Amino acid sequence: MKRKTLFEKLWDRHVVVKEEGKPDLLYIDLHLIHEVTSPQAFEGLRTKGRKVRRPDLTFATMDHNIPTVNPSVIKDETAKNQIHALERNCTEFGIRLADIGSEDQGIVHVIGPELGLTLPGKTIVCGDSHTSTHGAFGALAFGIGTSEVEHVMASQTLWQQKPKTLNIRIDGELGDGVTAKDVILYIIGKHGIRFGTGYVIEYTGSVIRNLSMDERMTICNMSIEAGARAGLIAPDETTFSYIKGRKFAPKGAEFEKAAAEWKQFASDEGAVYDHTVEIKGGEIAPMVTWGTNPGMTLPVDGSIPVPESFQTKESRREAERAYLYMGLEPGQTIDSLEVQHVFIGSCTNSRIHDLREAAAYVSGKKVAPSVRAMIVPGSDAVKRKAEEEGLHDLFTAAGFEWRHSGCSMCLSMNDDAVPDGERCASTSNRNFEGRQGKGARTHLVSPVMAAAAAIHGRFVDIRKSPYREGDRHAETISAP
Ligand SMILES: CC(C)[C@H](C(=O)O)[C@@H](O)C(=O)O
Ligand code: SF4
Repeated sequence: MKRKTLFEKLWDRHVVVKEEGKPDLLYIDLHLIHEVTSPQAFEGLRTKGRKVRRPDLTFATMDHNIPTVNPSVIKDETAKNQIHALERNCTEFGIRLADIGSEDQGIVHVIGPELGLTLPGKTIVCGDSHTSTHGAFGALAFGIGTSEVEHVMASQTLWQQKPKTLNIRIDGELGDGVTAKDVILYIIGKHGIRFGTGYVIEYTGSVIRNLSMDERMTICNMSIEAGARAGLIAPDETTFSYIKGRKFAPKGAEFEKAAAEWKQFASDEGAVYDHTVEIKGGEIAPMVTWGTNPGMTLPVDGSIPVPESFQTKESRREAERAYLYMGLEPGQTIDSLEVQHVFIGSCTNSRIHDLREAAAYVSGKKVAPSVRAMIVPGSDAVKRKAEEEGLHDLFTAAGFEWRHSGCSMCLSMNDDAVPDGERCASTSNRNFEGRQGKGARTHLVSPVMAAAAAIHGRFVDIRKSPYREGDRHAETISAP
């Protein structure tokens, strides 16, 4: 029998129609919805007199627009319209909604896994590019456009061109202070933002196997920033113990049966990928992006590249534009850069593991007076858990703002933005021009690097600034 990769197994299980020279029609097991990309799709159904075919396989939340100081006071008109439209649409079409104030509310890519909706072996789509996050569970998960959202609502299927497979194997061990975020920034920095185009990436190797689910999600989340269609990690015991007991996950004997099946999804020994790259964990340092795409990345002890170091005319032009936008001089060291804002949040890094990592550094310290720093938990459940552990007290005592969950400053579609020309250390996934506000200068980092920037008012090499008390790290690895 042909040896198959994880991707091939998932794909083959979901093909409904296959015709030579055409995309395949895939069955979709879970459709996640948020307020920004769903209104037109619902409108389309309404005008054609159609229903949502499987409301039971559809789940909605509010995240992009919601204010994080007081979620029920929405000032912006567009935000208000989108939020109210989602409420009306979910009622009309019979879809479950984690509304403002609901204990299940949060960023769509944080709540799916947390509620046990995201499970190994599923096909998962959402009108959102960071749907790749869910691939950390061994689910085939990718973002779709608004017209595709309507297609999935109406038919529970989707036409898809079959992507190629890319294996990124990360062996060895990560150094102290190096996190999952640094791994993915390093990959994109080394191979570029178009590297994954046309591929689904499977992350393998000992580094990946040793990561918690929260960390694996950080890596799969940013697969799209490497240009890939999706990211995948084979499900294992770490995956199963994360899922066990979650709200919508199978229970009791059903769970055991499901887990036995999930185990079979791992790539077969000797299965062939279209392309493979190998990375050693030990090469990776804490990373900081310096430019205006996630590939413009440096180790924290690096300095802004000089124009002559770029190989092509185009990359040199891009760099020159980035120096201007980011207010940087070639040769300047990363640790000389002062930040005015620190944002710890987004679907990349707003889960409990991330907050614990940041808290371990912040404990007993104070945010620099020149910095405005905020923590935005990825979901109401993460917020409750952090409060139960006293992390909010620790953060607020240090001078951080403690917010309600939402996308927040990741994309400034709400009240949270970085002012023109100011610099922000951000744990999010995109550093494009204007992403965090008009003229805002974003540097992508890990939660602990962001925490250190908040305390020092500039980027510091956390390897030289020890932060972990006792076995705190060990404890974070095992908890859900
Ligand atoms: C608003 C939404 C369509 C968008 C996406 O698709 O990713 C957003 O979540 C983002 O991160 O830019
Ligand atoms: S947190 Fe940021 S990246 Fe994630 S879904 Fe929201 S806006 Fe998109």
